[in-house]
Amino acid sequence: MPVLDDLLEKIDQKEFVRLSTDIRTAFDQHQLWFNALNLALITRESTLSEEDYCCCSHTLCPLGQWIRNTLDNPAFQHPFFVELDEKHKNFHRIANQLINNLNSQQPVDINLYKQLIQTQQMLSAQLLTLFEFSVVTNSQFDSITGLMNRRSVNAVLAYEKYRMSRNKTSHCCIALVDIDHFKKVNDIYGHDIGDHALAQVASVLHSCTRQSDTVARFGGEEFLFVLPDISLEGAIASIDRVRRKLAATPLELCQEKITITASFGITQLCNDCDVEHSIKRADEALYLAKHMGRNRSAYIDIDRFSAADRRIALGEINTEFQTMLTRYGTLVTSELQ
Ligand SMILES: Nc1nc2c(ncn2[C@@H]2O[C@H](COP(=O)(O)OP(=O)(O)OP(=O)(O)O)[C@@H](O)[C@H]2O)c(=O)[nH]1
Repeated sequence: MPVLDDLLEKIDQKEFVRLSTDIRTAFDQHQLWFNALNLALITRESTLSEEDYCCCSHTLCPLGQWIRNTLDNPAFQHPFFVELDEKHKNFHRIANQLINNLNSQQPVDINLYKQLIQTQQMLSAQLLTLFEFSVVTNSQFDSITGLMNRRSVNAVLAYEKYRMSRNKTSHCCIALVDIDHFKKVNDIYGHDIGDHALAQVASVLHSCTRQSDTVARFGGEEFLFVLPDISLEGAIASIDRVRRKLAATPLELCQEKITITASFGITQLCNDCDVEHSIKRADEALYLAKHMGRNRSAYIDIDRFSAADRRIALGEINTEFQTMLTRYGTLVTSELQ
């Protein structure tokens, strides 16, 4: 859907969450009006009820109202919706001419009727495209934070892994993020406010990303950064900037300003292990960051392991990775505050 892809770039993904339900409801009512009109034209009797007459113009029809409300939102001032608005106006203009003919006992103008059917078909096709787009979009993004969800970020990771396998010089780092003591936020303010906090944290994390980076909601209070074409050193510096920014940005919850921090585990994606193992390594690094006091980043540099231990770190040998990390403490350096 290339027409709509540029729409997605401009619009906050959360805007799409409501869209699919709204389109359905508005279009159902428009469709009922179209059916009633067809029946009246076929039977040559004005079977239109008073309720039907509530839909008899662009401004009264719920679909017209929905299109105008959508266009009022600056985010949706896009040629796609302007075109939809024009089509819908045209539909009701033609429909009203046919009703006038019917009411004045004139024969149905077949050409006009064909135009009505065509306009209705074009409207349906355009709305179906929008509906599909919004359903697909909703399934790719998390409704609380507006960030990509786990399924979508898995696709990003698979793509990065594929890119690395095609071009041995390209690389990619990942960072797993877990909010510190988030249970307390829920306990103090309740789950709904906890959701607001998640959304605000997500917004801070998102504001720190480069265009080529991705940050996704990975689980409950966990997020995942995917940082293509950056060295591990670069990723450590970049993620530590994110950590500092979050700690320095007070969030507004219930008219109170609170500070939320997070811990970060960083590692590389690598060609000789699958994505799952890299995530596991990021999780181990995150565990270290938590263990060392939270609000810090830790990393595991896979390139610094010996060949034998690299096989353990890559998950090829089922040995307790944590034990090995303790042994190799110097290879797993934590960035202190
Ligand atoms: N409001 C809200 N809370 C969530 C959501 N998903 C997970 N949580 C909460 O996140 C909290 C995670 O708590 P814990 O795993 O104990 O960790 P923590 O309190 O963050 O402590 P540390 O991670 O050890 O620093 C739990 O209270 C979950 O209920 C969500 O979608 N919304």
